[in-house]
Amino acid sequence: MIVTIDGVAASGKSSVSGGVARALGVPYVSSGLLYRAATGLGLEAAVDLHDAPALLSHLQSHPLRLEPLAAGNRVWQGGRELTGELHSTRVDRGVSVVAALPEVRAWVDAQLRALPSPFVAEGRDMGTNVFPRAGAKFYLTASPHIRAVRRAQERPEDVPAIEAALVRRDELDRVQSAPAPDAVVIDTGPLTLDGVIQTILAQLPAQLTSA
Ligand SMILES: Nc1ncnc2c1ncn2[C@@H]1O[C@H](COP(=O)(O)OP(=O)(O)O)[C@@H](O)[C@H]1O
Ligand SMILES: Nc1ccn([C@@H]2O[C@H](COP(=O)(O)OP(=O)(O)O)[C@@H](O)[C@H]2O)c(=O)n1
Repeated sequence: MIVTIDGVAASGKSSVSGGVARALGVPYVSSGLLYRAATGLGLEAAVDLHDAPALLSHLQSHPLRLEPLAAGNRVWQGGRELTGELHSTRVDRGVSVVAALPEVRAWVDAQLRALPSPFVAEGRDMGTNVFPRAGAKFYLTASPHIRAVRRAQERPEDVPAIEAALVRRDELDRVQSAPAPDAVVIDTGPLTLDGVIQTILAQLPAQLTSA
């Protein structure tokens, strides 16, 4: 059983996926964390983030491992945990360039498809490209301002700067961010985090919640 939760930046995907996954007793899988880890490694090694062959060769010689826990995803490069450094403004700025490289997308997709189900998968193209046959699909939205106010609790910049960066990243991510035609779209703006989680749980087919 796979449930996909896609959506724009800071729409609530990780927090909601964690809540839904915990309620179902399964892990959730953060695809964005793999794109962030690829970006973090590239920045650390001073690889040109537009240079797909150089980045891919660096990723192949420094393999990453995603640990998809319900309590929060972690990512490792060998015995070194990278998770804590990846939700920075620096990685936010570079990640959409890396995510636009078809070679990197194929590298991420292969890792995700190799994970044992059941799980909740969150990102941009989980319901369209990576798991088109998922048992249930959701797509989260909220206005840029609401998302910026939420993200301001997690970044040092002020709300207008965060909002501008989110709008820019939405635009750079637009190609891979179209909702699946069969996804339920949820505007999380007027809802609490728990409200979004309950809305999703209420719409899951019975065979998924009892699986
Ligand atoms: N419905 C909601 N109401 C209020 N705050 C929320 C809601 N959903 C998420 N948040 C908060 O917004 C921030 C961004 O959520 P996050 O799950 O990281 O989004 P994403 O994974 O889409 O980037 C977090 O601080 C989270 O706690
Ligand atoms: N399935 C996915 C997930 C993330 N991404 C890329 O990875 C970046 C970081 O994703 P994320 O989900 O960690 O970011 P937030 O939405 O949490 O800010 C996005 O801005 C996209 O560029 C993607 O292209 N496809």
